[in-house]
Amino acid sequence: MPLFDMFSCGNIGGLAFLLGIFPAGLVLYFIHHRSNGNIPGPFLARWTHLWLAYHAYRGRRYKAVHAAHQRYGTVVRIAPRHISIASPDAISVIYGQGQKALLKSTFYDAFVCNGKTSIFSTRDRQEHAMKRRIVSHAFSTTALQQFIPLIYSTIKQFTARMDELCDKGEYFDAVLWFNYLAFDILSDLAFGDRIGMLERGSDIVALQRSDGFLRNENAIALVDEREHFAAIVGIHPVFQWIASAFPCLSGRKATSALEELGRRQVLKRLSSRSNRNDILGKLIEARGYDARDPTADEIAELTAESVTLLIAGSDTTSNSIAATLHFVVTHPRVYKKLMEFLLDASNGRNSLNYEDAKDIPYLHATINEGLRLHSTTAIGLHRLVPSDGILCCGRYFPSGTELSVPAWTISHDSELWGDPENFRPERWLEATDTRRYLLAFGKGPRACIGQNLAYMEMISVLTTILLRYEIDVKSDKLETIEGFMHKPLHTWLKLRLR
Ligand code: HEM
Repeated sequence: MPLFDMFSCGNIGGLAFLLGIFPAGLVLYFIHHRSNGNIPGPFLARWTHLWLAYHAYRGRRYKAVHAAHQRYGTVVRIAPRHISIASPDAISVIYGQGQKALLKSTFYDAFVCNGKTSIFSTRDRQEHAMKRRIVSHAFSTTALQQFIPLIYSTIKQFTARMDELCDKGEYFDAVLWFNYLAFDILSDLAFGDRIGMLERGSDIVALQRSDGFLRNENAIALVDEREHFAAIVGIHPVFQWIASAFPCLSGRKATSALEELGRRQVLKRLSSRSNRNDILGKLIEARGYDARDPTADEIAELTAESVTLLIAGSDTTSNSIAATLHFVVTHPRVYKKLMEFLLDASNGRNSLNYEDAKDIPYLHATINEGLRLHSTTAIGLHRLVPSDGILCCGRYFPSGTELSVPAWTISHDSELWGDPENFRPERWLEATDTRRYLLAFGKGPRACIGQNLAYMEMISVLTTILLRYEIDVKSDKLETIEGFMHKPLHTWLKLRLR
């Protein structure tokens, strides 16, 4: 992988530099060790951020951190200045609300687009509050109602393609098609223009550089690469600094390509002079921009927000749908029970509209159980201890320490869930407070702003596919990989029209 190729170039200057900073690092380490040093963790993680970066690079960070918790206990050092706390009590401290809410750490600088922070990447409290106020216009209850027919129109295109696959009678990789679907839904909602992946049956998009050079890129691969890259270099500012010197790194190239894609969609939407009620229109209106004559700065800001929404809203939703559907069809008891509820609500028909589907408790429970068991968000989201330090789970953490609650470990904690490895939607109907421990959408002021839209999409897509098709799955095993989010690699399905 390119990032690590950098370290194998035999650069004498680099070696001398490393030898020089090594003793300095040792001194800093011992100073730090005295203040917060009795926290156990993997040996390498006490010394260097490379332990965490290596596991992020392998796409297995959540597993390595989980294994470290199993070995060392609830409070574990996963990098010299980063402590992971696998306790439900830590959730409200680390991701709490209000003025005392911990800020995001430098990890999020790796997600900055085009030099412009977005609602997701900003670390500044005031800037975030302002952006959140503006972006929330696009996710109000009224806005979401307006999105329903648009979502269903894209789903109709999706089922037309699935019907063709039924005729072929072969297994196909459903993860890819859910990605196409989610990208088309999101680009339609965001810019009033589907990127057209369903129509083409491909994620290839044409991109144009500012010098006019045209090329084709796989948009989904770009998202994967950009997320993976950010999840690695975000771990330490020095990694980001090194990466910034190498524009040829594939992660940097993917970031630029996505910026181009976002910018192209923004410019297209602005030049259309459309007054369509899409997310971009709502952002422009809330910001008070003149859509006919935006400044370069305004275009850069709209691009940063659009790229964020496109990535945050498509990849996550499609992966959650793919994983949940996989769990349903590989658990015959749940499959049968869910179908009984769906067929009952649809009066035996092979379709159900959102209004009728949204109130089926067992469907909600199934989606939550899919989110928990698969853990779309599997890593602990980084937060920074403020200048006066913080008390958490009976320990004091000094200013500047990064803290996180490992989402996978909490989702698989047997004290919380009893039988965490089982896919059992009923658990969400039995207890009332389990939702507190579902970290799929994050918590606190930085929790997912698109959560209701995500549920809306998951409900609409899952009911459509389950009612319309009989589904065969090739393998019970769900192979996954982690970039920033945790995603299924493939789910091979065969469909038959009911
Ligand atoms: C199942 C689907 C989804 C999952 C699992 C998910 C997960 C998350 C998580 C865990 C965060 C917090 C990240 C952090 O603190 O680092 C987040 C934030 C965010 N999500 Fe989602 N998300 C989903 C769908 C969506 C959708 C559909 C959209 C919008 C179209 C969206 C937009 C955002 C934005 C803008 C933020 C940043 C919010 C802020 O910092 O104020 N997400 N999401």
